[in-house]
Amino acid sequence: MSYSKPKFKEKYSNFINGKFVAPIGGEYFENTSPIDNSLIAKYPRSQKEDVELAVDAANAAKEAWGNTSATERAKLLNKVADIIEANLEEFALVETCDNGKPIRETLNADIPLCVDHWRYFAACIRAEEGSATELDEMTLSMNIKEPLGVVGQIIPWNFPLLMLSWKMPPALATGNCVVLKPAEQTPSSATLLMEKIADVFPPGVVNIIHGFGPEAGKPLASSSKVDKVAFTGETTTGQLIMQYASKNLNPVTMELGGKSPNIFFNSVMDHDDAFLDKAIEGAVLFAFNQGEVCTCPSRILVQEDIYDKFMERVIARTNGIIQDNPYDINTMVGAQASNDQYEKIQSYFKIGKEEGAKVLAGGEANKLSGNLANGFYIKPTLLEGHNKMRVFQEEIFGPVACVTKFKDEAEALEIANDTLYGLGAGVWTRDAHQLYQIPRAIKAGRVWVNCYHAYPAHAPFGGYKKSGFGRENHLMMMNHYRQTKNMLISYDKNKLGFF
Ligand SMILES: NC(=O)c1ccc[n+]([C@@H]2O[C@H](COP(=O)([O-])OP(=O)(O)OC[C@H]3O[C@@H](n4cnc5c(N)ncnc54)[C@H](O)[C@@H]3O)[C@@H](O)[C@H]2O)c1
Ligand SMILES: CC1=C(/C=C/C(C)=C/C=C/C(C)=C\C=O)C(C)(C)CCC1
Repeated sequence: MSYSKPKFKEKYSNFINGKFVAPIGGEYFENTSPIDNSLIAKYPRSQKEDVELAVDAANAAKEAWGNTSATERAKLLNKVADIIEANLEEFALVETCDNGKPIRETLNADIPLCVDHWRYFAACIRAEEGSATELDEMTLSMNIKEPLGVVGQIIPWNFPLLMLSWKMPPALATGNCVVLKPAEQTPSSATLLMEKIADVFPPGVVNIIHGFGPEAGKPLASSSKVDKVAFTGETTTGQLIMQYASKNLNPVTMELGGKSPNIFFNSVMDHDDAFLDKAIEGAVLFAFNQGEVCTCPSRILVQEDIYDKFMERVIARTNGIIQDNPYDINTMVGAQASNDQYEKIQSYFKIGKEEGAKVLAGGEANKLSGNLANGFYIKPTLLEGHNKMRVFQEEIFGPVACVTKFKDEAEALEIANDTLYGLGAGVWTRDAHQLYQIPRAIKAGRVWVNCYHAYPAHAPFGGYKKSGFGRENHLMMMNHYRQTKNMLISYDKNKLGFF
């Protein structure tokens, strides 16, 4: 079964104060589909004054929204979930067109996960309880969680609607108003969502500003009328955003890059069974979503005594991955999100070869036929080498895994932790000791054990080291969007203090 490119209008607007608003300067940029490099539509090239309009609208709405009941907020979040679910195929097609990832993934992972995140935070906010302590028989200390006010959110292009759905629901559930800037490469699904939910929230509660990082993202992160900045993207951009936000002493959360190790101990090959098949699938997950995943298992570490046999199967499986038209339901790997990515990945092939890395699979662009010849396809690639090489250390953000051997647990850990990043990691073993001790010793915010690439809403996700700080998902992240008011109440008619 195959789908085709969805229909778009010629141009779109920002969403500010409950309305679609043209950019004040009247400038637009052209957004193209990486599947065939065809034009999708024009989107606002917003500037500081557009951002200010959105931030002012959010400020005007924050008092009333912050005072709505948890029940009311939950009802509206659930309504958004219902709307996305009812239009799942349309959202999936738009996401595939904009990002280049296969429809198989957007239909089965991206969009269903979005629905679940909106529902999860609708439920969390109703299940919330505060705390009160009797400090002595006449004094009560009461902790009340209050919203921060207006939150600026800046997201990347690799999971456009899912990143929005990771960020917006907890901010809204906790009573904040939001101004969100999608990535300029993938503005379409956020716009479609605003079209579908335009009347759901009171005006000003949800605002979307399109445009480029330095022109629209910087004024948002720098605004003195914003109370918090939440960012997902590259580590170097995160460093800039922190500088902007620090001028206002604004809190930030940072979800940044990664170079995640995926470690295979020799016991995975003890039996030729379903578990071994699962481990092989776990090793080739580097290729899916075109490797444009922050947690992409981009370093494969294999114990030396199983290396040859294990890699023989991994290479065969990698060469069997179907890369074709992303609108075709059988396609497993689609197009890279942009020409910039396409070129960056190929430059790393050159770097890897110069460093002496051996190409075990792929290692080049994939020239597809017809319209797809204009798109940005890279063959799933395995590079063999050692952990000091740049291809092992730098985030390539493509369907590329760098493979190396280790002798024992100590060496596996040394290689795994020899990275600036600490976002994700995978550990594959049948050994009961290793499956606890190794993940405990890995310096990363999420370690998958005998699985990979699972993102349940109720498990906290985030980075160690240069992969960022703060967490996404899980009810604990609601605290990133609120502050604690302590009320210290004396019931004593005579005494001034309680000490
Ligand atoms: N840790 C996570 O949860 C997570 C999730 C997804 C992606 N990522 C990371 O995101 C990166 C890929 O995304 P990307 O290329 O879109 O990242 P990016 O940093 O280039 O852009 C992300 C967003 O920041 C904006 N931006 C760029 N420069 C800016 C500036 N000076 N001021 C304000 N905003 C600015 C962009 O317009 C975009 O909206 C990878 O490094 C990946 O690992 C991390
Ligand atoms: C990449 C594969 C899948 C999906 C992975 C997902 C949904 C990753 C999400 C990552 C996020 C939100 C953050 C970092 O970028 C499956 C599970 C659909 C299939 C295998 C490959």
